[in-house]
Amino acid sequence: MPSLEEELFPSTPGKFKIDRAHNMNRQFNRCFASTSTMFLWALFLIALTASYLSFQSFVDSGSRYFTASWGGIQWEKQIRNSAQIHRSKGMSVLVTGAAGFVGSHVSLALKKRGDGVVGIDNFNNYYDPSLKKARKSLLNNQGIFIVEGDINDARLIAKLFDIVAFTHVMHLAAQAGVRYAMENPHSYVHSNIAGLVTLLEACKLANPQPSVVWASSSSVYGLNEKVPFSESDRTDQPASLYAATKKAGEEITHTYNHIYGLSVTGLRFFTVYGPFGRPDMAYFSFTRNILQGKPITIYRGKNRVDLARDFTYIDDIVKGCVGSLDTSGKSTGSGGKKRGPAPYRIFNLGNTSPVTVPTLVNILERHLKVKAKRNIVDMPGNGDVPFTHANISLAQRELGYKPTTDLETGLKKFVKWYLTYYGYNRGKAVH
Ligand SMILES: O=C(O)[C@H]1O[C@H](OP(=O)(O)OP(=O)(O)OC[C@H]2O[C@@H](n3ccc(=O)[nH]c3=O)[C@H](O)[C@@H]2O)[C@H](O)[C@@H](O)[C@H]1O
Repeated sequence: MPSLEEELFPSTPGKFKIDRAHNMNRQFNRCFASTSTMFLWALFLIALTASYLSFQSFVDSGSRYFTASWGGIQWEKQIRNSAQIHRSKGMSVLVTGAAGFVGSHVSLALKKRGDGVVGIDNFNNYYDPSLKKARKSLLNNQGIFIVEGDINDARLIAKLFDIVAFTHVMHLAAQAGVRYAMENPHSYVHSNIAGLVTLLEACKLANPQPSVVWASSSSVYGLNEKVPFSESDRTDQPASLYAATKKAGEEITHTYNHIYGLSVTGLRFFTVYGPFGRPDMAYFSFTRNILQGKPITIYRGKNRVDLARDFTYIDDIVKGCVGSLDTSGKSTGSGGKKRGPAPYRIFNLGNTSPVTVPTLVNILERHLKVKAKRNIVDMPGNGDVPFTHANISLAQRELGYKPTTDLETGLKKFVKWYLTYYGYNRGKAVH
């Protein structure tokens, strides 16, 4: 006589189905032949129902977790609190990339003066996410809530605009890095183009429409040789996919300004550096390697000419961002319809005094009190440009932008932060 298990789970596939009617009949006669068998059957059915119910609740909680990691009354309350304005004529700003380098600094500056700030960040692992989490804690301590989500999530962005009538969007979420674009080109399209369009679609439909200030890049000047770089110079010769996506962003935002009346300000940042900076950037990775006694690779341009950058300190960039928000002017559209012309602006935010990469290393050596092991190589064809140099007269005139921190002073502050953050001051480095 076959066991119960054998009857329920026949070893030959298909057999169970074919013999079903016959088996059921046999089972019925056999199983209900005695009360003890009936009792066993009842027990078995109760156990089966109980395990089915608990499995269902497991599946339910799982799907809630995977399909909606945002939402709920408490979540909405945190967003409303974070967006509260605490000064007269203040603004409520949605900051994308709020756990990023520039995003975290700008968020803190806005909150400090009484503006409402809600952040959004996808906490991706392009670089150490623990640094992003540390920035998030800093912001949380100041009452800024960061939504964990992607700007490509149209439902999420629409929901945020449902909850808060943002007056401004400070769009800083992006796939950054010039050379990484050769390794992972699609991440640039995903964040800098698709993500930008998703965000602009939400802005266009919002009522009232917010004013948008966003991060373009000095890299859009590409192979431009006219110095210093002015906003009116040509930007149609990008040297990297990163630059091309930022240039595309300038064109895309222009169409949203033109068709839907969105107020748009694009900021061309020039190699921003400072505390809580990006570990993928040269000044940061050089510092790490110098302290660990590892060699650093310094690229050199054509004819042995040193590469140079208009390195710009984070506090100066923050002033430029806040100045842009303050002067942005209103969007004119509503419900996706343009009601009149709106401002469309582009500004360079640089330092106006380029410094060569070997000089940057000299300054780091001095502040770190450690000699670098320099490995000088010819610049590979990886998207780099030989130099950058900003003409900032437009930003000076329109935003009151005036950088005040030179590279020497800025790197001193960076090194101080770095040694503290990574535990060198406690005699124990943590990375
Ligand atoms: O203003 C911008 O639009 C961009 O600025 C920044 O790009 P870059 O100016 O290229 O900064 P960064 O990588 O720090 O390299 C600095 C210098 O060190 C040289 N460099 C770099 C690495 C290395 O190993 N060796 C080296 O010599 C390198 O050749 C270069 O000359 C942002 O990363 C970018 O996201 C974007 O915002």
